[in-house]
Amino acid sequence: MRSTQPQTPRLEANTTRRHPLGLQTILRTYKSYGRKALAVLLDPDKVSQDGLSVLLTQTKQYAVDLFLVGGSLVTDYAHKEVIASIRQHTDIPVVLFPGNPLHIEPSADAILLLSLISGRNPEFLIGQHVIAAPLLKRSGLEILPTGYMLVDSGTQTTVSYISGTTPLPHDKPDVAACTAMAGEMLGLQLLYLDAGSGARWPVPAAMIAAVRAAVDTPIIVGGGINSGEKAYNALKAGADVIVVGNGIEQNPDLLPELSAVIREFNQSVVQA
Ligand SMILES: CC(C)=CCC/C(C)=C/CC/C(C)=C/CC/C(C)=C/COP(=O)(O)OP(=O)(O)O
Ligand SMILES: O=P(O)(O)OC[C@@H](O)CO
Ligand SMILES: [Mg+2]
Repeated sequence: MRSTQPQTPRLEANTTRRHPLGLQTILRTYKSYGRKALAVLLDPDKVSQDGLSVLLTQTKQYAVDLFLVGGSLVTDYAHKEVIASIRQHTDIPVVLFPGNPLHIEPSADAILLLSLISGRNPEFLIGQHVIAAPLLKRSGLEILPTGYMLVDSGTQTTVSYISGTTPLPHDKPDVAACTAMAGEMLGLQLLYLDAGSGARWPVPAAMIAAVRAAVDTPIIVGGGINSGEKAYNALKAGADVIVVGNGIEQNPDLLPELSAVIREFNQSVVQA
C-alpha cells in the first residue's frame, strides 16, 4: 500500500532532552551576560580511543562548555562511537558539526545546521538541507540554524575545496559584516566565522569586531586558534564561543591554557 508520507531511512530519535532549555537559549543567555565559551572539536577520523579517553578525563578540570563532533571529509563514520565515549566521561553537550547529511547522528544533543553564506554554491546554502530535512526532523536533534562564513587563512582549506567556494578575503571586515547581517536578517540564529582546520592565520580580530558590531547573534570563531594569546584576541574582539580542534590534538598543554583564558574572561563578568 502506498504511504502518503515520504519514506526516509529510520533513525533512532534522541527523545531524552539532556538540556531542556535548549542550547540556542543557553548560548544566547551566555552572550547577554558576556560569558564566553570553549568548544572542543573532535574529528571522528583523527581521535584515537586512548587519546580521547585521556582528553575526556582532563575536561573535568577544565572549562570546556561544548564538544563539536565532525569534519568536512569523514571516512570512518565513527560519530556514534565518539559520542558514546563523551557520554561515558562527561555531561558536556555534544553538537554535530556536519559536512553533509551522512554526518547526522541522533545520539548527539544538537546540530549546527550550517548554511555556507560566505559562498555562492547553492548545494551548501540550501541543497543539502532539503535532502537532510526529513532525517533531521525525525532525529530529535536540536537544530541550530547557523550562518557559516569561511575566511581566507593563507592556504586552501578542506572545507573551501570540498564546498567549491571562495572564502571571504582576510582583509575585508566590511564584507564579513554585511554577510553576517544578511544571515541574521534571513533568520539564522548563530554565526560561525571559520578560518578552517589548522589555519595558518586565525580569523582577524578586526573582522570579528566588525561582525560583532553588525549583529546580535552569538558569534562562534574557529580555525587556527593554537595558543592562549590567539584565543584571548578572538574573545576580546567579540567572539562568544571559540572552537579549537587541531591545537588540542597536537599540544596537550593547550587545553589548560585556553581554560585559564576563558575563566579569566568569565571571572570579570561575574565581578562586573
Ligand atoms: C544539511 C547538512 C546536514 C549538512 C550540510 C552542511 C553544510 C552546508 C556544510 C558546509 C560545507 C562543509 C563541507 C562544512 C564542513 C564543516 C566542518 C565540519 C569543518 C571541520 O572540518 P575540517 O577539520 O576542516 O575538515 P577535515 O578534518 O576533514 O580536514
Ligand atoms: O582545528 P582548528 O584549527 O582548531 O579549527 C577548528 C574549526 O574551526 C575548523 O572548522
Ligand atoms: Mg578536521
